[in-house]
Amino acid sequence: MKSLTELTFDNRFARLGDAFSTEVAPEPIAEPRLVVASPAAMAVLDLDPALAEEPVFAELFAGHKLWSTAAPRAMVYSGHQFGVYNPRLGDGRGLLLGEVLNDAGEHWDLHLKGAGQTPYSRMGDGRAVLRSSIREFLASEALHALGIPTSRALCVTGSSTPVWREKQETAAMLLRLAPSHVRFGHFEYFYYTGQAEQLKTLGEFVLREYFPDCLPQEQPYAALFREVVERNAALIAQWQAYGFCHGVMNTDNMSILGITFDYGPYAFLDDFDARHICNHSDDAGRYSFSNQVPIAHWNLAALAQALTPFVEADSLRATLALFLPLYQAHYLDLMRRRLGLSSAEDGDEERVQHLLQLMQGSAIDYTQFFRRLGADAPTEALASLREDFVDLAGFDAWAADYRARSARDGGSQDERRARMHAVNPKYILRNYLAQQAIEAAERGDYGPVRELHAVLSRPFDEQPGREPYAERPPDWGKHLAISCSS
Ligand SMILES: Nc1ncnc2c1ncn2[C@@H]1O[C@H](COP(=O)(O)OP(=O)(O)OP(=O)(O)O)[C@@H](O)[C@H]1O
Repeated sequence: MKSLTELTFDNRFARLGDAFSTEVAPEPIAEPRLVVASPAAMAVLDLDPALAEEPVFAELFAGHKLWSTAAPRAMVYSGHQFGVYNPRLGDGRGLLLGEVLNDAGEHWDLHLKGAGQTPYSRMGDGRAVLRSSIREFLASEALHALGIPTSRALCVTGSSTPVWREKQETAAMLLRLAPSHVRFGHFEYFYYTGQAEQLKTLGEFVLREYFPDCLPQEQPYAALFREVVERNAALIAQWQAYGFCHGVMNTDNMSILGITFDYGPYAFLDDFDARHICNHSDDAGRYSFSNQVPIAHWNLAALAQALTPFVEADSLRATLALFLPLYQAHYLDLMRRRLGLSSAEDGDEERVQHLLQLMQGSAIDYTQFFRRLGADAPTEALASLREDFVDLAGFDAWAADYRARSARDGGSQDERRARMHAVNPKYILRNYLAQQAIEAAERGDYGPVRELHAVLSRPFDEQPGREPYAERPPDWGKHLAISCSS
């Protein structure tokens, strides 16, 4: 375990120079206080969780102090937002503080979100409010605990600095960790500005530092694109299988590493609804739950365009065509596991689709359904779940088929329960739970956000006494409009 001063920085991205990022010092927020820290994320940096309670911790992550070997910089990038190219993005309120080299030899970007204005702030104030910082913190660590690739969150620091959104709020900072902050939008920026040399430098950097296995291949950039397609197919399959709606899948929010990135008006589904739109600015439903699959493909096509200087269009097109079948294979595999099936059979895809249609028609809680399906032997579990369905004939037909399918799959009920509980979480980050924790934090009570984070760090475990966290939302929490101004 290290002390805070012992972190070793090796700032590879900063060394790429001024074409890629601009040196900017963080602008501190007033009277910093620790809201919540993630012991699991601290372990990534080999830090003892107890350090979070030291005053210097909040000072560091509120911009008051900085390691002498850090190199805070705002990155430049662009990207497609809601399908339209925006040439002027970049870190408008976040700074890459530097890259920490941990004891395992891994590099981790330290990114301070809400660190003040930068050359890319446009009309913005460079700040992040407490509400959105808590939302990103909770989601990053909750997805990680579910086994979904994501950026991580070390801590949220609150302050007394006023910030104006729809109403007066207070500024906070989130310390985000990720092996890289390179987005699809980084490639698009250098491609669309015609900076061929810089595009090559970026590509070589990404290959060397993050995708070294692609380098020795005959066509390293073609191999890189294939890898990005594969990782995204696996990632989106996890989102769909676990009911995660990202809400703002712009290409500047797509990580080159294929990890979940930038948490805005996201939501986990409560009742299953393929049409769910969690972003209230998204009238057309471009980023609705079921659209995430074609949109990921669209975003990969946007990245492919920026790679045309390196790879033949035909090759890029052929790789892009792999996305959907790869996604479908991953998704079906995950859904089989969620249904407790350890083997594959023809007809499984239809079984899953039929179930989802029934769930949609009866507004069935997506998380509870699978947890309860695994809790008992199929006959008993199905009998208790049946009560919630409106289309009883439809459910009975599905259930009879599922019972027979489970019997063919074999294994004891104990094995089945253990297998299913290991993939079907009891606890997910429901929007209403986040909202309750945020409202308490805004009153200065950080207990609820810390407790919720602790619950979500063990989503698959039974946690006696914490059952209320697994409940469906109360009426007020069913259709929360999460503000997009963050
Ligand atoms: N309050 C703000 N001040 C300045 N720039 C902002 C502000 N809020 C958002 N931006 C900028 O607007 C663009 C789109 O914002 P978006 O919400 O996707 O990113 P973000 O959440 O700020 O950051 P990240 O993508 O790093 O998580 C980005 O360039 C972002 O830096």
